[in-house]
Amino acid sequence: MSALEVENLSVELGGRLVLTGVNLSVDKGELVGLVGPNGAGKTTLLRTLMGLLRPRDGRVLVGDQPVRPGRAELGYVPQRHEFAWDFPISVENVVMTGRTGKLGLVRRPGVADWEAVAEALDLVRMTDLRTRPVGQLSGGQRQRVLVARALALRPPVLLLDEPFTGLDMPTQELLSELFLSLAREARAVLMTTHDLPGAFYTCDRLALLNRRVVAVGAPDQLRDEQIWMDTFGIHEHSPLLKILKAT
Ligand SMILES: Nc1ncnc2c1ncn2[C@@H]1O[C@H](COP(=O)(O)OP(=O)(O)OP(=O)(O)O)[C@@H](O)[C@H]1O
Repeated sequence: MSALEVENLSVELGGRLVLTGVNLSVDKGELVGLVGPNGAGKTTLLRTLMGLLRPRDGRVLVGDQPVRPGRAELGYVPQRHEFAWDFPISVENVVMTGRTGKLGLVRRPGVADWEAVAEALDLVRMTDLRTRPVGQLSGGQRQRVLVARALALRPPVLLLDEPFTGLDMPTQELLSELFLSLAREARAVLMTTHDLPGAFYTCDRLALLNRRVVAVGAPDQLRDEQIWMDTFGIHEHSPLLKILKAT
């Protein structure tokens, strides 16, 4: 049994079929990269996995159970621009919403909650900035807050939407090493990214999406240039193909 199982999923948005017949599984222990051109349906897939969108057909199983919105087993890191950064709230209180919000409880956080928040902040190296209002953070620091928020409930499945966009190299490295080590601690991690060389280098498997799953496999099994040319609409002399070959 996979930690996350997507079966024959189709999703319609605004009367258009955005995803069709998507099958994908992510096992405990692996980091899977979801790649594809703009508009391929990557974010739509993650939002459907979270139970935020209702599929037209097919189903999503998390640990053998159908997905429901707000399931504690799923940690979600949305794209940075989707979060209301102007809200006057500190770093540690945003991370705490990853616990209290998910549990749907109106209650004062307890010792175990603060311990989990401290652990999550430590994992993303944000302990020193824990009392800082989130509106005062840089893009890379904001990204780390969103990751910590998703980790606060220690979910077995982690979904990440373009976590590397706009990050400098050290922050990218910090996060990609963190995602890999979280996967190795028996979590299932699915991450969308436009950093194809990075995905080739870091991910255990890649799923190439373009409304449907075009190809899926270990990076070494996806060296067929034609797949990339067809899916991204690039030509045979594209620098991207050279980079992928060299990775
Ligand atoms: N609310 C919506 N109503 C109608 N169509 C939508 C809606 N949201 C997204 N779409 C369409 O669904 C398709 C998939 O969008 P999605 O954001 O999932 O793609 P993506 O692969 O994440 O793209 P990108 O790499 O640009 O972030 C696009 O054609 C988009 O225009």
